[in-house]
Amino acid sequence: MRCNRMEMGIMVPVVDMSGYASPGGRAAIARQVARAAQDIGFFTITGHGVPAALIEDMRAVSKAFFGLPAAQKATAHRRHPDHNRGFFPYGEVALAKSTGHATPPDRKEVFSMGLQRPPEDVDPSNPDAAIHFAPNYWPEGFPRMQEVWARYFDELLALADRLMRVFALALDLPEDFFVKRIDHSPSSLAAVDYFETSHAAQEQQLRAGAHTDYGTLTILLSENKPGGLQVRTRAGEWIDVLTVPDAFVINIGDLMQRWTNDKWLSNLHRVANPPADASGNSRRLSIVFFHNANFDALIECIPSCLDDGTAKYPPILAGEHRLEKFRRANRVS
Ligand SMILES: O=C(O)CCC(=O)C(=O)O
Ligand SMILES: [Fe+2]
Repeated sequence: MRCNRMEMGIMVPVVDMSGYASPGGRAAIARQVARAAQDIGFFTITGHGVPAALIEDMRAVSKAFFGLPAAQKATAHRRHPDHNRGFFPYGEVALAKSTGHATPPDRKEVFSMGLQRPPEDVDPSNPDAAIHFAPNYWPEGFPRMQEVWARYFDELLALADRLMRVFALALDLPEDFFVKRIDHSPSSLAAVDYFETSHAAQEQQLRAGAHTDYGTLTILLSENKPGGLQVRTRAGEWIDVLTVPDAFVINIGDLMQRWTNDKWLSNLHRVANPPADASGNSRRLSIVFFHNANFDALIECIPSCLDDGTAKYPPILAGEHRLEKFRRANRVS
């Protein structure tokens, strides 16, 4: 594992997953992940098995989407305020609101998708389930997007399953501990366009306000551009997180922090504004897979994490946590 301080920021620990197929390889990966999850809640993975050509296709088609005329993007606008689906134009997301901080909107546009159809063991007439498994919305006249996104979604869901097995090992649990808690999860995939703008940022306005992610883990594919990802250290300092081409940045989400009674860190992070002199070189595309637990999974302290016998959080349903956070951050104002 490497952890280098570099001029522009830090490399969070880099974990090579290429040994995943063997039990010994998984155990070695788990040891590195356990340390990173406790220290900073972020790490980078290489050797993850997602084909480079698919990553390239995903970047290209997502970039092309954001380049479509506004009226065409609007054909995919979400049709219900609780749906984490479709196009969110500038003005409709302020991630800091999910933590209770009222800020102006994030300086970005977002497109989001979820599972193509509800999982087989979920009754779609159950309203608690239906809200998490709404149909996807796609832009008119741009059919290629759906095909590439569906392939990428499937690959990333499979990668998240592998990571959740590693997480179980890292917590000294049976390797399949999380399997029945994530087998019909409302995970989602988003592309984020941090566009360039001549409008000055308002007070407390960032590309993405400080927040934690709501689910189990997040798999980020991004690029090093001025105005990038920053994470807050345990000492309270904001540091730039650099990405490695074709590697993913993984961060721990709220559910893992609750499951582990704060042993693992769902860390605050944000996306900074680019400096004015970076104009022309600061447009940044992020592709973010938000993995979640089953909407009806009860998240309560894992017994092995109950060090002094006290659980710091009351049990919570994963779906309720997701919906509450989503409603706060994505209110149309
Ligand atoms: O774009 C990034 O680097 C991070 C985005 C993020 O944290 C989020 O959308 O939750
Ligand atoms: Fe995030």
